[in-house]
Amino acid sequence: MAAARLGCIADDFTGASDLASQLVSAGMRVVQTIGVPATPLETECDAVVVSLKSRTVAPGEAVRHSLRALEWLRGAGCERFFFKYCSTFDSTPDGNIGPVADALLDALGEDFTLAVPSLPANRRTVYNGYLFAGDVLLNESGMQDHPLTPMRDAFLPRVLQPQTHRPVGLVSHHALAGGAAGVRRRIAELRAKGVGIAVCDTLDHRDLVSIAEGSADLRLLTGGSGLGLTLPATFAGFAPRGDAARLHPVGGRALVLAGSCSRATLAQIEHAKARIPAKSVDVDALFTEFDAHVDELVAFAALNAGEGPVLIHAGMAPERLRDVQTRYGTAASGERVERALATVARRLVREGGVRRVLVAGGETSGAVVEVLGVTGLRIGPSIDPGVPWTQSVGTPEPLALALKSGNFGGDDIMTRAFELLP
Ligand SMILES: Nc1ncnc2c1ncn2[C@@H]1O[C@H](COP(=O)(O)OP(=O)(O)OP(=O)(O)O)[C@@H](O)[C@H]1O
Ligand SMILES: O=C(O)[C@@H](O)C(=O)CO
Repeated sequence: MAAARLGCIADDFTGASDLASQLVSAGMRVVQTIGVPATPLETECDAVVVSLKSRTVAPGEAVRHSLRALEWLRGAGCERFFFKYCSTFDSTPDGNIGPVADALLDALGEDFTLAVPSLPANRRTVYNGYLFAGDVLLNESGMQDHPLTPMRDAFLPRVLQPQTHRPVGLVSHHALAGGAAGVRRRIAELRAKGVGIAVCDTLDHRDLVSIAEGSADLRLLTGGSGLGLTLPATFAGFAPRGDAARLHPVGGRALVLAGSCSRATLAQIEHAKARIPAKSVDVDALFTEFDAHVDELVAFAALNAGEGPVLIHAGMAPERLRDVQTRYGTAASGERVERALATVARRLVREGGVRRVLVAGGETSGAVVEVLGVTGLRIGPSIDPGVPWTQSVGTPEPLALALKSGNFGGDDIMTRAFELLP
């Protein structure tokens, strides 16, 4: 049986490949699994990222899946663990960040962890406990209108406290000014006061180095993918590998499925619509004649298939989205859109020669990879920070897949991504 050293549990699929991509950039060989594998780890690697779809399910279910993932990772020989959630701290007052962190700490017999959502490369930073996305506070960034986890408060200790039974504290930039030693001192202080989870300020990559070094004796860390760049160097004897991102080429037709309503994805849809064949999902039709509408989307993609990608998109601006959600319900409309996009993917891969797929949105990506029967992903080169090309494991033929977090990527990613493939 193969073994790994770092075991990661990600609460959505795009977040998992984001983290995997950062670990690969830091020279780790990484395997990403879809769900908790039924068999032991088969490939020799440095880190495993188990992708769950646990961000928006009921807290009890998220805890159950996360604990199963932990058990499997311990069986794979992992010594340290990382719980990956969104760099915009996507959660509700019930969870699932707090409940999962609590359960993992309990299962490991540990009493303290850090919450480090920051990802400076994508301008997610934390100052005095307040999370910024770009130049603005989280609650002014568009995330206040997120369809499933609207984020209306940027002060993370206050967001996290109702989700956990452990007292929440802060490792502020004052502690970080002292580098790794400052982080260690602050952790000792907070532990002595009975704090169980501390949110960390982070302004830049240097802070991520200090946090990783200063917390190297913690068995569990939690946060965004930023730490993925600095964690590997804290493993004794670790030597970065130059060939960590190598993939075999995959030929075939190209498809973009956009199920995210995030600002970056909406801008990317506009950019792509002007350049490639594109069709929007009609949510009303999904409630009146689901199968017929899916047939229509599949026929459009098949008819317009050529050298470049075809785009099928559901994402819409907040006012229109609110209207849809009022009429059909948030969960029901989200589920229908996910099912429609996943069915389009399955049919076009089976019948339409599609082999290269970019999916926008974490929940959407989860639905798509499940329906395609993907059991794992090999992580390849990065398209934009946090968005790697990957190659599927478990499908009848290998597929090139890019699972893009809603707010990641440049405006042109839906076309440029395919130019990067051999
Ligand atoms: N037009 C629409 N009407 C109703 N729901 C929609 C519509 N378009 C998208 N959705 C739903 O919104 C949700 C978007 O979540 P998803 O995780 O895919 O994107 P995201 O949150 O922007 O991405 P990430 O989690 O990577 O940040 C999905 O459940 C999707 O089905
Ligand atoms: O951390 C992020 O922003 C992403 O990896 C993500 O999880 C979005 O779903």
